[in-house]
Amino acid sequence: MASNTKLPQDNLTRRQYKDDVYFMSVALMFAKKSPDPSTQVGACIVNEGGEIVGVGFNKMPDGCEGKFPWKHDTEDEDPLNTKGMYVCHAELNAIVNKTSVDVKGCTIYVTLFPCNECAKLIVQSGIKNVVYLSNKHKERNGTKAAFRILDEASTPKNIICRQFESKQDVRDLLDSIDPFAE
Ligand SMILES: Nc1nc(=O)n([C@H]2C[C@H](O)[C@@H](COP(=O)(O)O)O2)cc1CO
Repeated sequence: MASNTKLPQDNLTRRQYKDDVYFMSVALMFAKKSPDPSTQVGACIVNEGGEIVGVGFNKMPDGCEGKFPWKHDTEDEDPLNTKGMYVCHAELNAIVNKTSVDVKGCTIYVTLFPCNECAKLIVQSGIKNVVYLSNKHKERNGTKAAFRILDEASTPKNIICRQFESKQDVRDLLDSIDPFAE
């Protein structure tokens, strides 16, 4: 991105904006590892020094791969036959996979807005910034509750939650990668 290009989000510094593009690209790449046939989600946690300290994608619990259904709750009236009961969300996996002692003060980049369970986990783990890409489930109660949790938690603890608005820059970054360049 040229240095005189207007930032899509005016309140971000150029450095923050470039970091957003890089780390959301990492989250998107990890989303590609998800075995969920309908929705692949990726998350990338970055510490205050700009280092990646955790990545994750949505998957069944370790050892349970292939043992639980990927069916959506609209496909079976028994919730025990649907993925929602079993799947570990990308944010949970990124937090439990952390390579640092804790994730206090970190930023989580996630390709889909967190659910209420992950919002609780994010708040309790001390993560300070949430940057999300899609909000395709905004009508769900879990998403609405997550908004409330992150909003209320922002007052005493200063959690900042914002949507990533630079999709074309991610495409440009990924397209520019030539693994065989000399
Ligand atoms: N923030 C999130 N992180 C996630 O990892 N997930 C996972 C749970 C499911 O595997 C999938 C959502 O499936 P669907 O309802 O769009 O078919 O994404 C879902 C959300 C949003 O609730």
